[in-house]
Amino acid sequence: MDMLTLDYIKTLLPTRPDESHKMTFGNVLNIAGSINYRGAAYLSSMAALRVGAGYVSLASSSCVCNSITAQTPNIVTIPLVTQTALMSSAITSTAKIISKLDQYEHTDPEAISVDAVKQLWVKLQQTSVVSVGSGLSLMGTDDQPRSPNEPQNDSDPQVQQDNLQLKGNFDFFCHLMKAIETSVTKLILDADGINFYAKMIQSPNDETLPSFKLPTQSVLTPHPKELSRLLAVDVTDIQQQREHYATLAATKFGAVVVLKGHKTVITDGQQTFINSTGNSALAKAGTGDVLTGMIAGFCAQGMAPLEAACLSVYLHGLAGDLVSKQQSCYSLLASELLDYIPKAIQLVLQKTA
Ligand SMILES: NC(=O)C1=CN([C@@H]2O[C@H](COP(=O)(O)OP(=O)(O)OC[C@H]3O[C@@H](n4cnc5c(N)ncnc54)[C@H](O)[C@@H]3O)[C@@H](O)[C@H]2O)[C@@H](O)CC1
Ligand SMILES: Nc1ncnc2c1ncn2[C@@H]1O[C@H](COP(=O)(O)OP(=O)(O)O)[C@@H](O)[C@H]1O
Repeated sequence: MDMLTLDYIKTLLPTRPDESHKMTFGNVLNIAGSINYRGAAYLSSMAALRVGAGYVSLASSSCVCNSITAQTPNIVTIPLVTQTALMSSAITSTAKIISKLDQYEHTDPEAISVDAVKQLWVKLQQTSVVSVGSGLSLMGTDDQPRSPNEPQNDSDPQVQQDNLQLKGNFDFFCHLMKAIETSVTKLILDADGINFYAKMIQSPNDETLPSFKLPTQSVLTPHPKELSRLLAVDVTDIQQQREHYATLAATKFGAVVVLKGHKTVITDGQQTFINSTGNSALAKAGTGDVLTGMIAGFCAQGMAPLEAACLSVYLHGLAGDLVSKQQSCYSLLASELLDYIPKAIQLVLQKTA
């Protein structure tokens, strides 16, 4: 186990040759966001650009893409066909309306259609790095209010698995992951992408859950609760033995695991690093989406997943430390963290000189 040091981080920053163009610095395809989580799509895409990726495309529903384009001209968007759009083009009679509404009764009207995978097919062949999951709604979590009579057995990880309901973009995600399995080498899987993977791993005999393999160079970015789902281990146990469980997961899933939180653990199962930057300012909604985008952005610049994850986690924490120095650890917004990434990079570069 090694603490991440500035000296080591200095050696990781990718070089920027003068003889270059945008594609020299990589191409990220970010599949993120949904009707309630448009911000996650913005934060993850912008973070990939902020760490130096040359080209970032966001693939999401039209409502998400339109919101992002209204906020920034920097992200190329790929609006994906939704179930609602397909429904309206398919409906020609009242009888059809009733049968279609019945079919889609339990789905999110803005959910992306499985047909969208065809839209992405060529792009998947051309892209070196794909990030999936930030704000992409696939599951209902187990945090629904319960009646006072219901047993409060949160400590049983099996119950946590059972309470995760598939919803929203689940069908699209399953087809997407099958396509990614055959065409993508570097994948960063976040948020509900991890929750779905956990459900798949924990229910190997469930035929309603299509299975997929992670690409050879994958990064999983769980927070402790997501790791507790992946391993079916209580979240308290995870927090007591963070390195142990992160390493176990990395070995079991053949991926780099970034176990987020105070002193984030980064491991590929053989080498393990502990982060030395960051503070409670980062405990704010959306900062994890920023981290996912950073890892994707560095992977796109040719970095190996373990090094890209170490560099991203360190700089993300350093950006949080710079914010804290300037405005205390109370007020950070995830969107402001994006503006501190350049300052964190500059600090590392200055130390190099
Ligand atoms: N502006 C936006 O659009 C944002 C979108 N986000 C997206 O929203 C989706 C769901 O995020 P949520 O924040 O609802 O769900 P989370 O999975 O982050 O949190 C669900 C529950 O997990 C537990 N948990 C979370 N972090 C933990 C930790 N470090 N230790 C122990 N338990 C922990 C808590 O009980 C929490 O209520 C994700 O796809 C995410 O990417 C969020 O990142 C917030 C901002
Ligand atoms: N107290 C803390 N100290 C250091 N880093 C923290 C702290 N709290 C949260 N973080 C960092 O902030 C990010 C939060 O990510 P996550 O839990 O996925 O939130 P969200 O889903 O809202 O983006 C992670 O990178 C985590 O390591």
